Amino acid sequence: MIAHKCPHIQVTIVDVNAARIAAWNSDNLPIYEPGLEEIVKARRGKNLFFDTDVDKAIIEADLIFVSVNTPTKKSGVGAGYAADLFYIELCTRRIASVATSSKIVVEKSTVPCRTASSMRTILEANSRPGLRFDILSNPEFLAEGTAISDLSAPDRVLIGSLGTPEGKAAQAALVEVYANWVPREKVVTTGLWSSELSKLAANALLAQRISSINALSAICEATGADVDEVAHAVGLDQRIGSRFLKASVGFGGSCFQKDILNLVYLSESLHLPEVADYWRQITTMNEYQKRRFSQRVITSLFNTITGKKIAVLGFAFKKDTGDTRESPAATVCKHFLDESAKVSIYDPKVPESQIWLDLTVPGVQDGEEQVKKQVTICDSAMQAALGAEGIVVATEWDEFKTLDWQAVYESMAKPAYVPISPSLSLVGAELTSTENSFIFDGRGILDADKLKAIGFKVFTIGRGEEI
Ligand SMILES: NC(=O)c1ccc[n+]([C@@H]2O[C@H](COP(=O)([O-])OP(=O)(O)OC[C@H]3O[C@@H](n4cnc5c(N)ncnc54)[C@H](O)[C@@H]3O)[C@@H](O)[C@H]2O)c1
Ligand SMILES: O=c1ccn([C@@H]2O[C@H](COP(=O)(O)OP(=O)(O)O[C@H]3O[C@H](CO)[C@@H](O)[C@H](O)[C@H]3O)[C@@H](O)[C@H]2O)c(=O)[nH]1
Repeated sequence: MIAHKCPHIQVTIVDVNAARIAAWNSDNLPIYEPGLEEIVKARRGKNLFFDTDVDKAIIEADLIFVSVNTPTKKSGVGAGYAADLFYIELCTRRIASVATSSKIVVEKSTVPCRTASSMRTILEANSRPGLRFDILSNPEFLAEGTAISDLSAPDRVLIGSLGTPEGKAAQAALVEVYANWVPREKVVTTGLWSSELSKLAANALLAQRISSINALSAICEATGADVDEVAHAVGLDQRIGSRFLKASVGFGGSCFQKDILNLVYLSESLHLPEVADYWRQITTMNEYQKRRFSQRVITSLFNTITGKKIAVLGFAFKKDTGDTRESPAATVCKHFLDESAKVSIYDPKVPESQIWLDLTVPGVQDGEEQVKKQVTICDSAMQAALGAEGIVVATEWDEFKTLDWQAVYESMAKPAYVPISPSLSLVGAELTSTENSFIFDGRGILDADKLKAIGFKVFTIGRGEEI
């Protein structure tokens, strides 16, 4: 976006992953994001460059955005919760050892509160004498799928700095960059620690809304209320607002879970166990929602899905992205595989190789073979649905709304079931069989009445109708 909006600024993106840089320099960009390709193609080779020469880029830059990954730690102190700052530290040490002139170093990655302080210590202790490093915190608030519009017209840009004259001067320099396209009143300046914490806070509050509406969706299903009606009614209160209240099969994405767990760890480190428990509950509810949804599919299909074919529409964690990190679709597929179902998967943007990666455990050969026996990856929703007994909508891709559902219905299996109740004595009982194709709408995007008119049995997340 800087390259797009500021032709006078040269932007060089460097990464240690050579394959990714090669992809950025090719016709097949490594990520799908609406509107991104046009911008990259327009600026590449002019004021936008992709390179693996990290040192050269450090030496030449006046301002460096550190935007590396900060995943949840897998081992050691804080494993499962704390952010792994290994890549941040590696980058910072590289800047310190290579830089030959003073720099503004901008923390763009999402990091725990006070990370800037560690970065400053590393830079000051390891760099050439006489160089200055001013650290700024400039968290990123874009959401995937809408990244270009979020970056073009952000709700706000947040820039934190130390309160020293040098810190303020560095902050002003970055404000100038954003001022090329963002109205000044939307560029918010704060202290460093407030800026770092605001990023974790924003994600925790957003995810909290989803877990809240998902908790309500369970009550709706049990009572006959409709979660969309509830969300609409409460969202009209301006203090609550209508956005981010869409009940779903659970939230996914690389950020929410990681950043909430990071906040939980921070709270625990600060000896605030009640605060930690409060935030942890958001992810607990999210796990519950995914499990609850899968369980609903199983109970509706007469308590067993062994050997049954289930079509899963959508594998990305949300529409308009090919990203599958923490995708609820993947979790739900794994639940079905554990129950020995056959699963056919279709997603318009997720590469087939990524789906295999997400469903198999690296190094477990038997597991991989078993998954390949149970899973088919399809080129269309229609193909996935062929012969399936149930369809699960796991991602809210627009194309699912306009499928030819009549044709889908006709292509599905309709085995005659005899519902079995454990308490029912079968001797002499009058047995009724049903012939059904099921749809489980985990995103609440389909017109349930139309589908029912075709003949489907429909379950929509957060709607308490019997199916
Ligand atoms: N993805 C998002 O939508 C989003 C939004 C807001 C904030 N963030 C934050 O931005 C950060 C990056 O997220 P991401 O999704 O882009 O992660 P990512 O894993 O997709 O990309 C990080 C890149 O950094 C590279 N890298 C790692 N160490 C390096 C080093 N020492 N030198 C050069 N390159 C190095 C990796 O090779 C990788 O390509 C995280 O802190 C994340 O929380 C992400
Ligand atoms: O009402 C809603 C809104 C979202 N979701 C789900 O929540 C997840 C996250 O969606 P979203 O927040 O739109 O995408 P992300 O790319 O994960 O963006 C979040 O995480 C980024 C990384 O930190 C932040 O920059 C963004 O501000 C923040 O929205 C997805 O699975 C969505 O399907 C719902 O279930 N219901």
